Amino acid sequence: MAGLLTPRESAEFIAENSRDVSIDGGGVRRVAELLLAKAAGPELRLGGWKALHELNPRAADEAAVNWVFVADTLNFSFWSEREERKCLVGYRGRTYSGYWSLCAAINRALDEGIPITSASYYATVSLDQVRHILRSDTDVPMPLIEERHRILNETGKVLLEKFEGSFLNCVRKSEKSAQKLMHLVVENFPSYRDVTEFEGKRISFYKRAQILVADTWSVLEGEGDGCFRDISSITMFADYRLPQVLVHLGALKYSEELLEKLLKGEMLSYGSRQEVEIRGCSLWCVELIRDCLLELIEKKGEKMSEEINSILLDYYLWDYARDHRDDMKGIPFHRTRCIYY
Ligand SMILES: Nc1nc2c(c(CN[C@H]3C=C[C@H](O)[C@@H]3O)cn2[C@@H]2O[C@H](COP(=O)(O)O)[C@@H](O)[C@H]2O)c(=O)[nH]1
Repeated sequence: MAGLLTPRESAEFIAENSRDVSIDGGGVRRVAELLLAKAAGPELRLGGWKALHELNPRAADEAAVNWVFVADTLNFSFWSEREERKCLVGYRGRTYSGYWSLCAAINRALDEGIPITSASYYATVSLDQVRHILRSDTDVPMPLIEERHRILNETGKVLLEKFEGSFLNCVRKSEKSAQKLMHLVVENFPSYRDVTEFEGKRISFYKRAQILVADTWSVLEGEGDGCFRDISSITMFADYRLPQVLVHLGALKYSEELLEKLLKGEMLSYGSRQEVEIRGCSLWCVELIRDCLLELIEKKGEKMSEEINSILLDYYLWDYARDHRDDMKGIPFHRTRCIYY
């Protein structure tokens, strides 16, 4: 698209022109130091995607790739109006919320013999069937069920028409380029077009397209079709959890006015100035943390078994946010209801 900045270019431009969100250099360094202590551990490694998350596929086959595709096609907007009333899904003895409630619902459907990861099924699945598949154990349904139904039909039809019904064919068309795969996804699947404007420029975050590439790399264990030579060009994924954890860790700061607004639970619309500043500064903040961490590793002379990139930092920080929910109670996440993150 003419004049469209890449996510990384967008983030740098936003950070340079942001009014209500700023990056704290000292906080960036402190987070890099926190991550340095983990650099050699299991969390900051590609294998963590399977080892740390029981709902993710164990396999690295075509079915697993198609599982990732349907999960990331629906990977958006799980936050509930009130923390104590939210969608929950029980699966194999455990109860899941947020993003994990989606994964649990997908696996529950597969166990029930519903082929939810097959394009030939979800291209024509009905709204009632989607309501059943994504049903909550509480009286609070998963948000945006109608949009999820529409997106499943739209995405399934495109996958059947252009990629013989399997996302692995789309991956193979990328010829092991993460950037090419990301662009194939946003060109062919409209619900992934996470683009907007800021200060007169056309900017992109491509949050779900980037996490789809990352999760494809992870499920294929960075091998074979998933051995992307430019995987480190993928940035963090601008969702609503990473900003919250970056503020909690002191790497990101909100203006008094914005903080007050978020504490009141006011919604920010998709593409509004403050929402774009939160997403863009978060993305740029993780890029700076990565640069600082790589410098610290260099200084320490530590040999890394695999390259640390923004994907692994993002996964770590997202898991950290999950594990420190209570510590982060005082820090609001921003409330935008949309299909992009
Ligand atoms: N930045 C970033 N955002 C991520 C993810 C994930 C899960 N992905 C990987 C992580 C572990 C698995 O291995 C998955 O591969 C979900 N989200 C976003 O968070 C929000 C849901 O949050 P909560 O309401 O708390 O469940 C929603 O916008 C969702 O889109 C990630 O990793 N990074």
